[in-house]
Amino acid sequence: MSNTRPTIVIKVPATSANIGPGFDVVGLSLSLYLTLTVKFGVPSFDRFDISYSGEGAEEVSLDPYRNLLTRVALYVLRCNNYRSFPSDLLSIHADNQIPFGRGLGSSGAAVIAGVLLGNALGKLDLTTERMLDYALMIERHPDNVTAALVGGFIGSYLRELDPAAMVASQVPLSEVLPEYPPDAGEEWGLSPPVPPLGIGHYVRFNWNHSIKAVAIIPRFELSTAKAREVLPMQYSRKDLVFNMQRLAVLTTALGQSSPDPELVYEAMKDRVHQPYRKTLIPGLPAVTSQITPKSHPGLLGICLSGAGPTILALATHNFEAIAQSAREIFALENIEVDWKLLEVIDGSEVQEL
Ligand SMILES: Nc1ncnc2c1ncn2[C@@H]1O[C@H](COP(=O)(O)OP(=O)(O)OP(=O)(O)O)[C@@H](O)[C@H]1O
Ligand SMILES: N[C@@H](CCO)C(=O)O
Repeated sequence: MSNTRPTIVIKVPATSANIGPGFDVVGLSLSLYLTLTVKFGVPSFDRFDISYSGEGAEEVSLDPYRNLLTRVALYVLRCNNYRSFPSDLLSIHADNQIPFGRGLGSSGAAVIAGVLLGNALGKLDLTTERMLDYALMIERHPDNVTAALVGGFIGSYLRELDPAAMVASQVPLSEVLPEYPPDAGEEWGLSPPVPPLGIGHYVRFNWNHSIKAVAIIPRFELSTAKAREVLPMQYSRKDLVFNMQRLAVLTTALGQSSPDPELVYEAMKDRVHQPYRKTLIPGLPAVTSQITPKSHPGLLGICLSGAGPTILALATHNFEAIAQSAREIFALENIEVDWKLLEVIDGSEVQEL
């Protein structure tokens, strides 16, 4: 009989953040997955293998000290008194359906997969809340990571921390996730900053499962960092009230038994991020204003997914016609798109085989 640990499978969904007015606040988990298969063997000091299939397989680093997934897992392990990865770790295979840099939460999924991996490798038994603290030390807005971890239609906020905890939660990312291990024979430097307790808090809203998500995915990447750089530091009271009014309505409207297209369409409008991001996503204003419940019965609302460039249309039917019209509008800007019909699904799963 072998003493090898059982294989672990970690499955984390894609997410769409903001849903119009809920910038950095709301997220939806969607039926595309990042799946890790983690195998163990006889302990050795050789490096374990990392392999990828699917989205991003050609561009991602397979060095455990550069790859986002394994750097996050190592951060969690090091905060919990492990020096490095366990010596019986043989291989990690990542099969990824979530396109990079398109507004479907690829980095949030990678961060959550890394936290779940660190938790499993170290047999740490972290609670969901504590895992969220670790994720929020890395991805510092809660919308994608919370929805990816717990699943569904989620609203979240970051607690106001006391001054000491605030300092700990704001250390530069390079200190949380250093890229290189120390040279052979040297000790690791300072211990990594352990997350303060209870950074993120969330609630799950009702979701009417007759509503599906049409993701219209332009064939170009836009990094979240770049899409955040174009946002202003300050907003007018008028624009904030515009968004808060809509968000308050939207969080209930999408859970009603017969969602009202007129109500939802208006409630998915935004003045905090989309107007500024249109410079990076030609076609965005035309898609969100020309595809309406009147022109496309079945449509409820339409917005930018996360930081873009993907467009998220929520609808109960007529999915293909909605996607086709968006494709034609983007074609006028010489942008090609793919589209997928997605469901709102449960959060992350960890299984031992
Ligand atoms: N499975 C993964 N493994 C390793 N690195 C990943 C993985 N998924 C994403 N990344 C890293 O995250 C980057 C994309 O992150 P970014 O925040 O810019 O976009 P996004 O998360 O796809 O979009 P959004 O946050 O708007 O939903 C990739 O270029 C890659 O460096
Ligand atoms: N709320 C974030 C989501 C992207 O990760 C943004 O719009 O920048």
